[in-house]
Amino acid sequence: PLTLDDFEAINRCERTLPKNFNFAGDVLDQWSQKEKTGERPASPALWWVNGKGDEVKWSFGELSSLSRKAANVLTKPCGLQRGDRVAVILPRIPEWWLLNVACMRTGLVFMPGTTQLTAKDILYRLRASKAKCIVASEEVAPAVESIAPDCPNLMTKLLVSLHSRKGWLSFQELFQSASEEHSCVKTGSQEPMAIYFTSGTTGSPKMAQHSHSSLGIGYTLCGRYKMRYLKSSDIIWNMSDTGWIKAAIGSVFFSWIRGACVFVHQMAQFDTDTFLDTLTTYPITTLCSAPTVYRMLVQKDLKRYKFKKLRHCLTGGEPLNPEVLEQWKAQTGLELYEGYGQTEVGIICANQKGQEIKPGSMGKGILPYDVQIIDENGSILPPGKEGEIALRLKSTRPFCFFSEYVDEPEKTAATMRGNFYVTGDRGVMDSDGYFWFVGRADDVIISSGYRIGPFEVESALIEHPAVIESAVVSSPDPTRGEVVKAFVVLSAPFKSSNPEKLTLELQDHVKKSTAPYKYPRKVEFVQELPKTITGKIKRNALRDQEWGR
Ligand SMILES: Nc1ncnc2c1ncn2[C@@H]1O[C@H](COP(=O)(O)OP(=O)(O)OP(=O)(O)O)[C@@H](O)[C@H]1O
Repeated sequence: PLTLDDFEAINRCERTLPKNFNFAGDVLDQWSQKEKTGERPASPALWWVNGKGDEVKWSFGELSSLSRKAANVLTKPCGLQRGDRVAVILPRIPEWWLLNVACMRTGLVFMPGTTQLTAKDILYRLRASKAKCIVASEEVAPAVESIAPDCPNLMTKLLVSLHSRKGWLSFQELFQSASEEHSCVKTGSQEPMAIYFTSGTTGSPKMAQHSHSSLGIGYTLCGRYKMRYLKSSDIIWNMSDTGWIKAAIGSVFFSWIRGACVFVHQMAQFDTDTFLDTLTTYPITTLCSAPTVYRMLVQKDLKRYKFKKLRHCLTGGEPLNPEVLEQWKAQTGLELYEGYGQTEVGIICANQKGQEIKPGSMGKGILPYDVQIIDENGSILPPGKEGEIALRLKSTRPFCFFSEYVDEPEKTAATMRGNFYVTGDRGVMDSDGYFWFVGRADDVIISSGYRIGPFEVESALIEHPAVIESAVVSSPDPTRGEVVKAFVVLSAPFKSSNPEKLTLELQDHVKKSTAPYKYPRKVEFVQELPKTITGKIKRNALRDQEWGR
């Protein structure tokens, strides 16, 4: 069998990809063997709690046998066949991990979705993907029933619940009687394994298709460099919702390829007290969470909490303001390592082990990627010049890439410019090779001929004690064409301040903290910012509102 060293060499592109690869058979079942021989510490593979006293701890051995049973449920009573697409809309419950592994074992294409999806969102996903089966929890079942008649390809509805429901097969019942005997399908390395819908920050979500190797092997090095040598004795808590690729990356692939324990708290909604209690109660060593979470946490007096074992903190998915990084470090003594990536290509830049962290930067390009800043003709720009963040595709496409946007060849082709894959984000590389995020290409504001990235203005605003978070967008202006407008959420002590006075104070603050032409000429105080269900700020919604679109 292939070892971790082999996977790292393949990820570095020093070894060719094997013809066949299956994460369940080639990685998880190997850890299960190592447990038997005592080569892995006796910590669980999955450790799940719900804050109500319930707890599940599965070893790799248990994960293997239980996922074989789940595989038999999918193929036998559900009648699914290799290559069929299965939509899985479940909260953070252990069955999500079982079904994910069961899909790998059977060669089914796993398509997760968050339980926050509405009936309309689910309809869009089922129709676009032609899914044969939907697995859902009770809270989602009514929405599924309301749209199922409009999904001609949908054959099976599988319910994960202690209760039965008319029109649905019961996972629990079928699972009880399913056999543990199942032989893992010998999937091709580049055979489709999963489809992830993008966040939909800029339009309808796209279906990014990944292969068994792109996810299964493509994150081996990430665990080494970004995660400071994540080990089999580590316990990692990745807070991403089960609907997003970040849940797969952090709570399945880069953790389990290194044999680490995945910790899960079934928090329905983020709550700072539960969050902090969890870190003080459980021996979690590694934490991954969105910048929004850290922005909320630094509002608390974190010095009062003693985290049990925490040593490594990660973030990504959105820009992290340097102020938040510094406050987190001052209050907890821990560094915050930011990564940058996309559903399509995974993590491509990160603050990595052994590299100095430059606050506000996304770190350096991560192996095996060659990250560059390019212009509109696909030419590489020198350090210090702003352009589009792109990945060079050498002679072949890296196997870690998504295979395509399903059924959208034009959109897939539009991601290419010459030898590069373009991310659609603008940034700058400095002379040390660190990348600095400017904004999504569409979010950049052009005022009186100056280009202004929203992130820099937002980071200047958050330095002011009145600001919890903000969104900076363009707004129409008769003389300048467009100007910078900031939507600001105020911290409690400033909520009753005089708005005109505070506006002037914030404008003054930005003029001092960054180049004065970037200051927001318009400021609006709001209770909250519009966000995607992943928690990302929807600047395009605010921009459309400003422009009356
Ligand atoms: N560390 C980071 N700093 C700044 N932006 C980030 C960071 N990490 C991710 N992003 C942003 O998130 C994007 C990737 O997010 P995702 O794959 O969820 O899709 P989306 O772009 O939000 O959705 P859609 O493509 O449907 O609009 C990146 O292109 C970038 O704009």
